[in-house]
Formats: sequence, structure tokens, C-alpha cells
Amino acid sequence: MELDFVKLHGLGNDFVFIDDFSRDIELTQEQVALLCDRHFGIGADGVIMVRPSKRSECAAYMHYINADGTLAQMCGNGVRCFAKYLVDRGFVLASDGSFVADTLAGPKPISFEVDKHDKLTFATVDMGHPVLEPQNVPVDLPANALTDDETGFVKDSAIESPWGAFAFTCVSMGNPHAICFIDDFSTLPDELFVSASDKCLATLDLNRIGAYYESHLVFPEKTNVEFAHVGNDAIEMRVFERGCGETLACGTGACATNVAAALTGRASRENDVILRGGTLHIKWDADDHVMMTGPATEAFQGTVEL
Ligand SMILES: N[C@@H](CCC[C@H](N)C(=O)O)C(=O)O
Repeated sequence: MELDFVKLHGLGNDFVFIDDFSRDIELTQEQVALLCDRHFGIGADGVIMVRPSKRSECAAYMHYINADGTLAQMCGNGVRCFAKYLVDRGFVLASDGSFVADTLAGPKPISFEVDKHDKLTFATVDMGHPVLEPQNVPVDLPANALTDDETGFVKDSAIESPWGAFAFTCVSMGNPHAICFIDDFSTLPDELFVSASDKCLATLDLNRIGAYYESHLVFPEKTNVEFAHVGNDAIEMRVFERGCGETLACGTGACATNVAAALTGRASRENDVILRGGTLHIKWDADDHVMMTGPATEAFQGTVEL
């Protein structure tokens, strides 16, 4: 089978887009994994199928698949790229300035800016409200789990690992996130860093610790894992994504981390979140909606044989 594709990214979190408006393309898990393979395929963190939406208010439906072929409910960087795909190809009029995208996590209103060629540059997505109920986070909580009195959400709960216990706050943005804030990296064991003489977020061995918590027993549906540090002006964050591994950025992860930082009293409700691939601006509005602003970029397009 020959497939036309477009490769887009949001801060280096990259996706293979496939036009499936005709609804006649079903990819197997193996085919998705091959498309995403950086040596044997195109290379990406996930595949996004652009499909028609059943909701009259939505321009199209974003079907998101992780690099390992598993389905995810939502993708923040992906939905900004989805907006760029639709605007740059004329499925949404550049002059409209906004539209609603349909996703497995529900409709997401998006406003956007375009350049002088009517190509989308930045998008602000209303990511909806964070979900904090325990049923949307680990169902099998450790005995020492701390939960918020009012909402019952899981905050700063110690979850064991071979390297000691790490405290996680769990926030769902449609998809699950477990966020660990580290104030002082020097307190962590040397073996958790690729360079023990320079212990910081950048040198944390996320491939080891992230993979461990992604599949921890308390997360039966697996989870995205964020390690973050709250600085004076911004939140720094690295992410190990469910079904994919470390990525350069994660939109839903940045939203969840911003919410977790505010809920645990570490930061205000509006912050720049600095990721390896760049910065997202996140605001948790008074009406409980999380707004995410950031760029979307097209890298190249082509045809692939599957
Ligand atoms: N990169 C994404 C999230 C993609 C889905 C995630 N790996 C999951 O399985 O939930 C983002 O930008 O939000």
C-alpha cells in the first residue's frame, strides 16, 4: 500500500499525519510502529489520522496513535499540528481564526494566528478541565497515598522504585499523567544521572526511571511520567511518554504539570513550561479550563510504501 503523509511537529514532538477523510485506512500496530521507526521508517512519536467528525460543530476528528501502536485519548502538541494541517490545506479558513477539533477526549476549541501566506504559526487550545478524581488516576493506590480532602486527587504520593520512593501528583488531561517535582537534585542517588558530577533535570536518566514508572503496578493503563522543577519564572519539565519513551515536548504533560504545580502550592495558575524542545505557555483559567499556547511546524511531506 502507498500512503501520502505529512510530517509536522510541536516543539520537536513529531507526528506522521495521514489524510483519512475517506475513512478507508486502518493501520495495524506493526504498521504504525514501522512508520514511527527512526531507522526503518519515517520517524515520529506518533501517527495522526485526519478523519471526518460526527459532531456538526467540529471541523475534523483527530485519531491519535502512539509510536508503539497504542491509542491515546489526547495529544496537546498533536492537536496544534492538527490545526496547522487543516488551516494550511484550506480545510479550515485562515480568516476564521478559530475552529473546534474533535478528539477522543472530546471537542477542543482552538484559536490560531497565521503568517502573511495564511499558514498557521501559533495556536491556543482550550484543553478543557483537568480530571482529578481518583478513578481517572491509579486505581490501585499505595497504602500511603495522600489525597486532597476536597477533591480526592492524588498529590505528592510516594510510589516506591528500586531507587527509593518518588512523590507523584496525578492529573488527567483526558490522558493520564504522573508528575514528580524535584526541588533538590543532589538528594537523588548518583546512579539516576548520566553524569553524577552534574545532577540536574537535564542529566536525569529519564529512560530508566520514566520507563519504570510508566508501567508501574499502580498505573494499570500505564501513564505518562513527568519530572519537573519549579524555578523563579517558569516550570522546567522532562517527559517520558506512555507508548513512546522520552519526547522533546508534551502538550498534555505541560498542562498537567502546570495544574499539579498550582494544586500543590508550588506555582501560580499561569506559567511558561520549558521543555527540551522549547516553551509552552499554560494558563489554568478561573473557569477550570486549561489553555495551552504554542507553535506548530510542518517539516516535510512524502509518500511511503507499507
Ligand atoms: N505528546 C502528547 C501526548 C501523546 C499521548 C501520550 N503518549 C499518551 O499515551 O497519553 C502531547 O503533546 O500531549
